[in-house]
Amino acid sequence: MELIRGLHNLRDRHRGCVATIGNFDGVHLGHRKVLAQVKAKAAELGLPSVAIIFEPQPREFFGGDSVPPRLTRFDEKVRLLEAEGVDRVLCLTFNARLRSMSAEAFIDELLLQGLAVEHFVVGDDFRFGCDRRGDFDMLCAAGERHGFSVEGTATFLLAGDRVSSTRIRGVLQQNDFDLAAELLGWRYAVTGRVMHGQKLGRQLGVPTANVRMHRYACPLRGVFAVHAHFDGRCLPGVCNVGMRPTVNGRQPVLEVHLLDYSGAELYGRLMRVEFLHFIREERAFDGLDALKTQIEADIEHVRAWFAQAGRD
Ligand SMILES: Cc1cc2nc3c(=O)[nH]c(=O)nc-3n(C[C@H](O)[C@H](O)[C@H](O)COP(=O)(O)O)c2cc1C
Ligand SMILES: Nc1ncnc2c1ncn2[C@@H]1O[C@H](COP(=O)(O)OP(=O)(O)OP(=O)(O)O)[C@@H](O)[C@H]1O
Repeated sequence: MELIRGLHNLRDRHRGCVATIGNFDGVHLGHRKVLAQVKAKAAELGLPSVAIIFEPQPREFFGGDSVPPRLTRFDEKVRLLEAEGVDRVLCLTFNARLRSMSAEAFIDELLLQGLAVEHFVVGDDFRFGCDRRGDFDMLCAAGERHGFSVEGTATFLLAGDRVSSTRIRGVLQQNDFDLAAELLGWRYAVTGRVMHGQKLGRQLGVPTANVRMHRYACPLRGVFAVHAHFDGRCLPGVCNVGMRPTVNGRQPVLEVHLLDYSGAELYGRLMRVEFLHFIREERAFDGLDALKTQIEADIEHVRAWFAQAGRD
């Protein structure tokens, strides 16, 4: 798979393809259906398949209170797109220039001059160009004029509703990790490097691995039973995602206490934390002793859960 960063990195050899466009956050089952449609047409025409994505995602660029948490960081998204067998990912930087590009320029610069698309697959609710003025009908009309075909995607439903990134964020916020895994096609996890924390964990008798999070990357808050993957191993653990109000934390932190781990130092390791079960909300405790008592109870709770779920 080839990753092309920005319109300016398109070359003549990139012209002629079957393409689709979207945020593709999570690369969920609905996205996979769309990608399968793209790949099928690409195979039929003997052309490469291209997924066009944005970084940051448009709502992240606009900012404000409504910025949704991410299901996948950029690198995870690209890895999942690659696993779906897409030949190329074109990542457009969503900035002031792209946001003010007219729908006509979007078609001309991106689809015609840049990619010379022969077939374009897109949801019929897709809007593009400045003030979202471009739509499916406009694409079809441009296709007729310039000789490319446009195909809508059939809405993919699961358990009665459309599969979407928004729905999956909601399902995760309700801590329904099994349904989220069904909709995503993979078990929701956060991956990051283990970094140095405040070193209070050891003082509490509960050492924790602090996993670096992308600033938009976690829709969850609270204490959970998790599987931690690192160095090819998978170990059960208890995880807290939150602000740590008891110790006046300033930004969200994800930290994992591995049950029964006495191995090597974890700093710098890449850790993938898979969420299995919600234990409780994070709370502000009246001092470290009360917090320590609660964390010990959480550990027992998680051990009991792993024992009954038969999952360790
Ligand atoms: C299982 C678990 C549950 C936790 N629950 C809370 C909580 O409810 N409230 C809170 O303020 N901090 C909570 N913490 C975070 C602790 O404050 C944190 O582990 C401690 O400050 C150590 O931080 P450090 O790793 O930066 O040294 C929890 C940590 C763990 C491992
Ligand atoms: N369930 C689905 N069935 C068919 N097409 C889908 C489905 N989900 C997304 N798509 C299509 O995949 C492309 C990329 O989708 P995008 O990531 O923008 O949407 P989404 O998952 O619905 O996200 P959001 O919840 O943020 O709207 C779009 O063309 C979109 O119409």
